[in-house]
Amino acid sequence: MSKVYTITNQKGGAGKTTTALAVAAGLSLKGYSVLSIDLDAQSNMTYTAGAKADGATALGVLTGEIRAGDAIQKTGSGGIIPASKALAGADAFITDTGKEYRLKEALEPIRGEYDYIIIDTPPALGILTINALTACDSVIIPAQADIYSLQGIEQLAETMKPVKKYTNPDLTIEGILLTRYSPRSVLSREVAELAQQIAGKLGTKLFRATIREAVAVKEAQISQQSLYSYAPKAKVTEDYSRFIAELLGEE
Ligand SMILES: Nc1ncnc2c1ncn2[C@@H]1O[C@H](COP(=O)(O)OP(=O)(O)OP(=O)(O)O)[C@@H](O)[C@H]1O
Repeated sequence: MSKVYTITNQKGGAGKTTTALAVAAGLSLKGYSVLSIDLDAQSNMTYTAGAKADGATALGVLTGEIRAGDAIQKTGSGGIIPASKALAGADAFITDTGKEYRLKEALEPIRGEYDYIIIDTPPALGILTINALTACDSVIIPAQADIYSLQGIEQLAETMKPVKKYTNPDLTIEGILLTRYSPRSVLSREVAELAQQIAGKLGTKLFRATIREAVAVKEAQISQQSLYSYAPKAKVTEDYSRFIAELLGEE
């Protein structure tokens, strides 16, 4: 049975897509079968993975028009169910009873085919994020290493409360991952302390691994490659490898 991770933080630019892409690529390189799901209308994950957004997409899967298995495209890092701009209207399309369970139900027939399913979410707490939180086993919260980004995390925890109560009682938070982190700056260390406190309040942990700021991230995205193929030896890629090892309990 696969493990399903939702990468979320309602704050924009927290590193959700970058983290989702890197985790999918890193796990795939380790030999695991991985499915990525892009629920963000901006479709950055879909674009970087080199997938097409004009055929069967996540919106069709969520409305029940398309089976999840029929929406999967092959990428260098396993499979992806792509996003499309139309996902921006999801809150208006997905309104019927049981709307929170659409993704969970759609994934049931294919879950067994994957070791890991990685869901990238939009920077909002609407029906798409609720579907992701309902369908997953646990949540990874990337947070840009600054004070304002961290403050949003407590709001996310509030959103998770009703999800845990009504649609996914076993939902856990895997941890908070600091992104665009500069280990040498005093400010970053202060941010790490605050992140540690917030993690404690939420009953989760701050990952020991941190992801540094690096131009390779943007370059890889522009060239539609994963960090692992664009810059396999870059320090930021090593950061993600350290994070994945920690996530898998390998260190
Ligand atoms: N470690 C990093 N170093 C440098 N730039 C980064 C890093 N991580 C992310 N970025 C850049 O920051 C921007 C936001 O990152 P990303 O798209 O991963 O965040 P996001 O949380 O998914 O954003 P959104 O909420 O808009 O979907 C992107 O332009 C990305 O290239």
